Parts: sequence; structure tokens; C-alpha cells
Amino acid sequence: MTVLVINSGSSSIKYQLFKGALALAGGVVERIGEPKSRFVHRLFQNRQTIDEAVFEQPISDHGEGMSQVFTALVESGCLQHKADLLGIGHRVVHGGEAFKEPTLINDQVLAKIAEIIPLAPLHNPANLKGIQVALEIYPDVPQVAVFDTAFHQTLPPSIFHYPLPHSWYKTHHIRRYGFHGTSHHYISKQAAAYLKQPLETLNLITLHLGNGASATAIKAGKSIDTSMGMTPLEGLMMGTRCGDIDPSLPLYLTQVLGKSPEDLNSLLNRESGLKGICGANDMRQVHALAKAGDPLASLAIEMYCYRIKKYIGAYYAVLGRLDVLIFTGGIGENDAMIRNSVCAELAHLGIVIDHKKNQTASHDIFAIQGEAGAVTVLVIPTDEELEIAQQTLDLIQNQKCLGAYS
Ligand SMILES: Nc1ncnc2c1ncn2[C@@H]1O[C@H](COP(=O)(O)OP(=O)(O)O)[C@@H](O)[C@H]1O
Ligand SMILES: CC(=O)OP(=O)(O)O
Ligand SMILES: [Mg+2]
Repeated sequence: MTVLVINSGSSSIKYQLFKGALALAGGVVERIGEPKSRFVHRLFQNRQTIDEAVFEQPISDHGEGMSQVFTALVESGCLQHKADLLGIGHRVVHGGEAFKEPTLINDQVLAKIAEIIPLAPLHNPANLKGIQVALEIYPDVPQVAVFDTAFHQTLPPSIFHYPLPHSWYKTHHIRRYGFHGTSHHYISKQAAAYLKQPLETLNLITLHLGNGASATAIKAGKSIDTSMGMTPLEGLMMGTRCGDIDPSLPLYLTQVLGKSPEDLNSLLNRESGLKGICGANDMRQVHALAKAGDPLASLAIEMYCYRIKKYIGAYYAVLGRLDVLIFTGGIGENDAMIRNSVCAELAHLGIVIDHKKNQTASHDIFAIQGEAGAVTVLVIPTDEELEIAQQTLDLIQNQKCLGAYS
């Protein structure tokens, strides 16, 4: 029996089909609603892609996209019938304060996710759309929502409150929530298993460095602070998002430069970060520009690493003792130069990198700390889809034990 995991974005659907912990197939439907939609369907064996089909034709909406995914899964022999699916797990970015754990989807849950839309206007409508479409196609298959915010529900009040009028929290739920929780949680468990130590005994800082980027301080297996806030805009510098800035800046942009709320949204979410400084948001391209002598690309890299370093210092202070520092995400997993710059001159905190180990190219976990380092530094490939599949499976099996499904 298999579990399908769906990560539905505003113009894309990413999916993976799992049998236990093994991914059988996966892919992405991109540019939905645009004339040049693209659907890539891959088959996996032992974590390697053994076949890839690319379809380039217009896909008008998420419903059509999801139907094509289902057809491709059946035609490539991954699913004989809908009944082969034990469950469907959906990534939902914002769960507000309502969802502290994976949740079986029903009408009330859908209504609650819709209620949270004002807190995550970029993400939740697309997630909801994916769920609605999957429910139409697979009405009898149990569906589970797994929230990016759930792992951070352990943040203490002194961390999750903003120093703003308290009534705003009461009436408008304005607080810090944190994101990428599925990834931070997954890599912390992977680190504990790799080190053969109970997670509860470890103090960790996890760095998820992808297009979006966030840092989390984890103590006794719980998130105690994280860099993203009410939305995924706060914290580290990202591909196109600014991260921490003076909160007066949007006021200045509105009052002095006449920018509208839509302009601000676009400027801060899509035109800032690496892209804002040097014009490129893909870190590989930023490196290429820097190598070619572009001073703005070098500046962007320097800013990116400095801001991560600052969070490491802050979280070290908060944790009191640091056992493990983890890099993950497309940049964290692949970019030795960024890891090196982030960790440079942190020997006074016990963070020392072995330059040779740091050059390792691997799809598995590897350690990169040097002999002189007291802190274990790990590179861990994240797998949010696998974590969602496992949480979905656990929940459905528990429900079955309770007799909710026959
Ligand atoms: N080999 C590499 N070296 C440096 N950066 C890389 C490499 N591979 C991927 N990246 C970077 O990873 C980022 C995307 O990370 P990813 O985790 O895939 O993002 P997403 O948030 O979309 O899941 C991009 O900036 C990309 O340039
Ligand atoms: C929450 C968030 O920032 O997600 P992503 O990195 O997928 O954009
Ligand atoms: Mg990712």
C-alpha cells in the first residue's frame, strides 16, 4: 500500500509516491494556468531516477494537473487503482495555532485552514486548492494535512510574541509561528539517529537553506526558537525574500515613495534577498557572477553568510551548549563555499570545519567538523515529502486501530 504526498503551490503541484520509506515516483506540474505548462514525471529505484517523462502542454488548473498526475501514476504502473492508495499527505504551510500535529482532513479542518488564509495569503490558498482537488478525485482515500508550523508550536510565549500591542495577538493572531518545521524536525531526528544519541539529549541548530531559508534552535527535541515569524519573510536573507529589515522600511516605501501594498508584497517577497542585491536568486548563478568579478554578487554572498552567522551566535547563546550544527536545503546540502564562509572564524564557539570533508559530494549524511571542533557539523539531505508520508501513514494507521476506517 502506498502514500501519495502533495505539495501544492500557487502555480505548481509537486508530488511523491511512497511505499514505506521508499519513493516509487515523483514529479512536478509547473506553470499551471500559463500557456507553457510543464509536467515532469519520474520513476525511482533505490533513490535513483530510472525513467523520466516530460509533457509540455497547457494545463489550465490544479484539477487538470492532479488528474494528469494520477493518470501518469497509473500508466507508469505505480498505481493499479485508486484503492492502492492508503492515504494522501498534503503539505500545508500555515496551521496557525489551531494545528499542532498532522491532522485528518474533514470539513471542519478545511474551514479552519481557509480561516488561516489571511496569515499566509501566498501559501495556504494553493495548499487548500490541492486538497480540494485531491478530495474530488480520491473521495474515499483518507487525506492528512501536515503543517510547516506544527513543529514550532513549542516556542515559548517570550519567543512567539512580538513586542506589539498584546490585543493584536488576541484579536488578529499576530505572533511568530515559524516555518519549514517538517524539514527542521526531520533533519534533527536524522542527526540523532546518525550520532546514535537520543534526540532529547542534544542541543542543535538546524539551517534550512533553500529558496526560502530559516534557522531553528532545538533543545530536547523541541523547537525553542526559529528565524521565520508570522510569515516566511522574517529572518535570514533568502533567494528573493529580504528577511530581517527595519519595520519602518515598508512605511517609508509607502509614505515617501508611494508604493502600494501589492508593490510592497512583490518587492519584499520576490525582488529582494540575493536577487535584490545582485539580480540572481539561484545561488549557483550568484557564484558564477561573483567568479566573473561582479562585486554585487560577492556582496550578496557576504551578506547571506553574515546573517546566518548572526543567528548561529544568537541561538548558541539561547541554547547554552551546542552539540550539533546542521546544514540542509539545496544550498546547505550542496554549497561547500557557503558552509565554509558561515563557519569561518567561529572556532571560539567550537565550530571548526575540515576543508577536505566539507568538499564531500554525497546524497547521504556526512560530517564536516575538524579535529579541533567541539561541535559536530553535519550536512543532511532533507526529505520533507518522506516525513509527510511517514506522518500521514502513522496517523492513518492509528485511526485504523481506533476503528475510524475499516
Ligand atoms: N550544487 C549547488 N550548489 C549551490 N547551490 C545549489 C546547488 N544545488 C542547488 N542549489 C541552490 O539551492 C537553492 C534551491 O534550494 P531548494 O532546497 O531546492 O529550494 P526549495 O525551497 O524550492 O525547495 C537554489 O538557490 C539553488 O541555487
Ligand atoms: C515556508 C517557506 O518558505 O517555504 P518555501 O521555502 O518552500 O518557500
Ligand atoms: Mg525544498
